Amino acid sequence: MITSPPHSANRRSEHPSTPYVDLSRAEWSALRDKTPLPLSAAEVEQLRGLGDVIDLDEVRDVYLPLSRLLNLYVQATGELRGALNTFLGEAGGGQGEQPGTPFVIGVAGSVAVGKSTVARLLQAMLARWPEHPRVERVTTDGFLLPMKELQARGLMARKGFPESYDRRALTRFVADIKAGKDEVTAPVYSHLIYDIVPGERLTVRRPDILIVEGINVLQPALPGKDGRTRVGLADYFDFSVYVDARPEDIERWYLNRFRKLRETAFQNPASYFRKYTQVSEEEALEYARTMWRTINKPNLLENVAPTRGRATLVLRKGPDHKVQRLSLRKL
Ligand SMILES: Nc1ncnc2c1ncn2[C@@H]1O[C@H](COP(=O)(O)OP(=O)(O)O)[C@@H](O)[C@H]1O
Ligand SMILES: CC(C)(COP(=O)(O)O)[C@@H](O)C(=O)NCCC(=O)O
Repeated sequence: MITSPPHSANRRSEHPSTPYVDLSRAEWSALRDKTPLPLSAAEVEQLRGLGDVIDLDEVRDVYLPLSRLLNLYVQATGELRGALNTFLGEAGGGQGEQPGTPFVIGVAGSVAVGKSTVARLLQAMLARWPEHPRVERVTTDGFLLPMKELQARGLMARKGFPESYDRRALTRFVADIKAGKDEVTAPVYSHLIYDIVPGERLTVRRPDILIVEGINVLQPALPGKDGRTRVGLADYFDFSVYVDARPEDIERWYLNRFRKLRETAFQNPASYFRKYTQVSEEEALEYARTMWRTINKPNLLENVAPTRGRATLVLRKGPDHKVQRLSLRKL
């Protein structure tokens, strides 16, 4: 966990030994009163329509102030861009005015910690701000190696580990977005077939904000074959969020999600996991437990959790998914 001084549960602490400002939920949620764009009843209804199980107090207390914080960062980046253009103009180097590039937000954390839910909510809430109505979201699973390739490399039990992705293509994707390209495409992963969808691409067309969500987004690049250090995708982030919780809680959420999927999406005859609808719930859950203990938990401990200290903001959830503490990078 991010180091915090003792007895700081209800008091904002700016401890010199950590680069974070630590805030309790109560301190953070008080900021919602200073948010100039409160949620109307109709918008609350619309957010409910996202199909997430999220508690609406959580939306108001945690995600509304967070959307304001991000709105401030986006605006400040625009001001910095203006200063940079003045500088480049004065330098007279022929570079001319640099048009804006999308503001890129990374959302990291374990499998089943709630990244997609956070990212979907942020997408909907950030789009309400007049300064940045076009918000798009991509997940890094599109950059997993196709199943055939994972099988050939003996990586089927390492899905989600850094070596199971085409990290170069992923980094190139984010680099192209930050280069300001008009159109950038990404492959698409399907949880239904448990594989990359052949021939399908997702297109991103210069949104105001792009949210990039995935377990490994804060990981430094793997060294190349020549052993040299490379640029990683997080080098292109303007802001990043790490969603944190106790592994025991995440395991429970993972199993609950598996149980729900078994009753819904797995029933589809095309589902890779259909076989788990044909056995008893206990047998199916035993399989999910094995997946957690042998793949997702080791990946969390070895590769995901160590990247927490790279995030701009850490959201620490309690056993009920509610955010209990927040740590925000000092500037
Ligand atoms: N704020 C929340 N409140 C209640 N349940 C949640 C919340 N966030 C996520 N969940 C549930 O936890 C599980 C994992 O969340 P999900 O967003 O799918 O995780 P991830 O994208 O990190 O794998 C899902 O079953 C989801 O419905
Ligand atoms: C697809 C994932 C690797 C996560 O992808 P992400 O979008 O975070 O890059 C993960 O959800 C997954 O399927 N893991 C394999 C083990 C399992 O099925 O739980």
